[in-house]
Amino acid sequence: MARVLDGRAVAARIREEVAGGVSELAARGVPVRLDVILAGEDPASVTYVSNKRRDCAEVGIESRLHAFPADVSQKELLALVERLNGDPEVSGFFIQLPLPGRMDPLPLLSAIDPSKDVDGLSPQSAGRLAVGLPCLLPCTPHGVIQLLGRCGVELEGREAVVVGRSNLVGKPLALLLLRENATVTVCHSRTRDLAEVTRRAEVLVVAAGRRGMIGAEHVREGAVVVDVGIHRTEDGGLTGDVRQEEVSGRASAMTPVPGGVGPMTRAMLLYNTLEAARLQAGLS
Ligand SMILES: NC(=O)C1=CN([C@@H]2O[C@H](COP(=O)(O)OP(=O)(O)OC[C@H]3O[C@@H](n4cnc5c(N)ncnc54)[C@H](OP(=O)(O)O)[C@@H]3O)[C@@H](O)[C@H]2O)C=CC1
Ligand SMILES: Nc1nc(=O)c2c([nH]1)NC[C@@H]1CN(c3ccc(C(=O)N[C@@H](CCC(=O)O)C(=O)O)cc3)C=[N+]21
Repeated sequence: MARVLDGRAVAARIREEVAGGVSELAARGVPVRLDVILAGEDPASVTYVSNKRRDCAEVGIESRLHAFPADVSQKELLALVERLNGDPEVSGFFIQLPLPGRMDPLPLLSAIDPSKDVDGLSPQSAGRLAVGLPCLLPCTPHGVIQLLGRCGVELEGREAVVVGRSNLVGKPLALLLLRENATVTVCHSRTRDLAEVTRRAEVLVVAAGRRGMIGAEHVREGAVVVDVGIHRTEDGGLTGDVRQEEVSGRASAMTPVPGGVGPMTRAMLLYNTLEAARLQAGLS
């Protein structure tokens, strides 16, 4: 049976560390504040936002919500982004995605000051990551790297395969694995023989958004398997992209859903907000 990589426990430790950093800054008179932009009332987004704000409260980060109706104009959101960029009391902020309707997030993401970009999703942050400049890292990929590192999973020199190439997860994750000196392969929907490629992986990270798509036939004996996928089941539970029961017989370690990458994503948002506050204060 594969060892369980407990994201909930590691995330709790990171929240404690962040809480310590927040009180250090507070003692120097630097308050830490996260602003959240939410457009529309998509139930999943509303839940994510309220969870993130609860996390903030737990570690002593003040949070402010800027909620808009679904028909808000891009112009209005852009004006808010610019105001938050210039507001010295705001350590960092993010725009909850997806935006309602068919609104393109790119012009808004492009306007975010990279030193306040706690989601790490602006083209500037992505470009800085790609060329190896310091930047705030996207929360989910960074959470995966932190979870592996803190569970003692070696990456240097190892064969890593990522399934998925989104700007939110797969692409930045591939860059972070490279930075850890893994040998990285990225698969996507046009990959010809997925199982043939994923079976090479010593570390397999799955972020395809396809419920239960990865089974024992995709996994090398002894591999570490990270499941980023999240799907709501008929009975209201959560499940991932990996068929856990099946894969746990072949993998040496794996992340559960829930309790794996999801809590790490939220912890890294807090970490980034503290980091942004240090940057604003000239301490980082
Ligand atoms: N735990 C967490 O904190 C988070 C979880 N998620 C979850 O992770 C999953 C992925 O999210 P996200 O990256 O935003 O999703 P996207 O839909 O943006 O990207 C999915 C990627 O997977 C690839 N893909 C789809 N089907 C296959 C297939 N059959 N074989 C190989 N590759 C495939 C796509 O390829 P192509 O590019 O060719 O279309 C694409 O690159 C979702 O379930 C999402 O809910 C997301 C963010 C955070
Ligand atoms: N700009 C942007 N940034 C994101 O970070 C982002 C996004 N857009 N779009 C949607 C995805 C999804 N996502 C999750 C975060 C936490 C959990 C999480 O906490 N999951 C818990 C369970 C929570 C529950 O019970 O509902 C767990 O897996 O244990 C899940 C999913 C962030 N996303």
